[in-house]
Amino acid sequence: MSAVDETGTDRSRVSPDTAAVPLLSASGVRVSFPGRRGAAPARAVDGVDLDIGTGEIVALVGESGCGKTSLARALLGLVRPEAGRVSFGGVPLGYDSRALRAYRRRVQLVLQDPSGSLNPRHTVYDAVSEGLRIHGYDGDEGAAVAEALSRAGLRPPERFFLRYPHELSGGQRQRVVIAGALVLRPELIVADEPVASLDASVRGEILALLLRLRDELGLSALVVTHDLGLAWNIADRVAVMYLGRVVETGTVEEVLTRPRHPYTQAMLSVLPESPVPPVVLAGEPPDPSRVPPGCRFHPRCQVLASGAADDVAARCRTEDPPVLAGGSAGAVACHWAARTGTAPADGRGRGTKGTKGTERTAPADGRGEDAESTEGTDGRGEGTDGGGGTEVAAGPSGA
Ligand SMILES: Nc1ncnc2c1ncn2[C@@H]1O[C@H](COP(=O)(O)OP(=O)(O)OP(=O)(O)O)[C@@H](O)[C@H]1O
Repeated sequence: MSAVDETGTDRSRVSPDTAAVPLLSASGVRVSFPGRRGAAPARAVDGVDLDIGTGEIVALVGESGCGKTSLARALLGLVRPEAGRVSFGGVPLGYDSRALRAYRRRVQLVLQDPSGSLNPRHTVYDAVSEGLRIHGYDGDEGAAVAEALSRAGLRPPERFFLRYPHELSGGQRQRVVIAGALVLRPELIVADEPVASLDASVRGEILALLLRLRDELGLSALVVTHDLGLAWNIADRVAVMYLGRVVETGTVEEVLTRPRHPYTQAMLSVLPESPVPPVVLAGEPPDPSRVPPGCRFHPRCQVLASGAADDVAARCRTEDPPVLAGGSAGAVACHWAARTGTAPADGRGRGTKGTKGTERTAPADGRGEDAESTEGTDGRGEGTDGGGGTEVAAGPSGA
């Protein structure tokens, strides 16, 4: 049997993943959109393997248009991949309405804009209980709503039941959205730019909340973001996407302090505290309806342009690097980086990150998670979380 899969990739060259069965797994996933006016289809997701383990937080990063949202939608079962498959707990997703309904209890989406995702005419109780009603929950609805609000740091929860979105702060609205996802007791959440619309002072608190939910509930998360600072602060593992593919993956420390792919290096070089000069990528912005042959990054690759990759240049121009395995092992889809095997010794590292997980250091404004949640709309300090203590460090982008 041929080892070349439907993406044209020689799978025999992909290192096997020996880890336990991941909670959520994409394998060879492809999603494309019809081209406009006779143009070639846009290959938004062009053969991606990605695993998320139980209790693991994976950040999917990359510039706008690289396919993050399309991949997330495929993982959520909102779009059926045209090739490859998505599995949950080792079982491939079913796409009939009953199977999808059951799946959506277990995997919940948290959208980025709490103002946009909350109906201004619905109370907090309505917003959080909606999922229970959709799924025909037959338990104690009020108790479930109260528990979800409490878990999301809005305490005492009953004080929030009859409030409307406009009566809440931005951070409290985001907590209501998170409570709406938690109420169905999912095993995994997909958070699309979860703090992008929030003030810097509130961002750390929401990130700390997500970390605490992981620690307390064993909740897994895929965080979709173009913000490397967010990835740094929240994720265990990072997958960097470029033009429909994951081009580098590994632990946060590996990828953000010792980036191996020239694209990751370029992204990190433009952060304010980068120790290396910013890399301005040449060439056209990537177009998923015109994926270059060979390595899809090669027309813009600063390493190839510099001559430093001359010995592999022919392969860069003609040979598509293998699809990276979705598991936890660090990997890079780059002929030059795979050959050198290590990060370049030119000071591109970002410095040391410090301790991971719940021991991350305080946010830049010195406030813990409790600070924002005490911000009641009437100054009485409703919503005191009381469960804080998980703090978040300023990351590579100063998040
Ligand atoms: N419904 C659609 N119809 C046609 N093309 C689409 C559609 N949705 C996405 N695309 C294209 O697919 C590619 C990937 O888009 P996607 O939204 O997945 O990227 P992204 O990395 O999430 O970007 P952003 O951060 O801006 O949301 C883009 O070129 C986009 O124009």
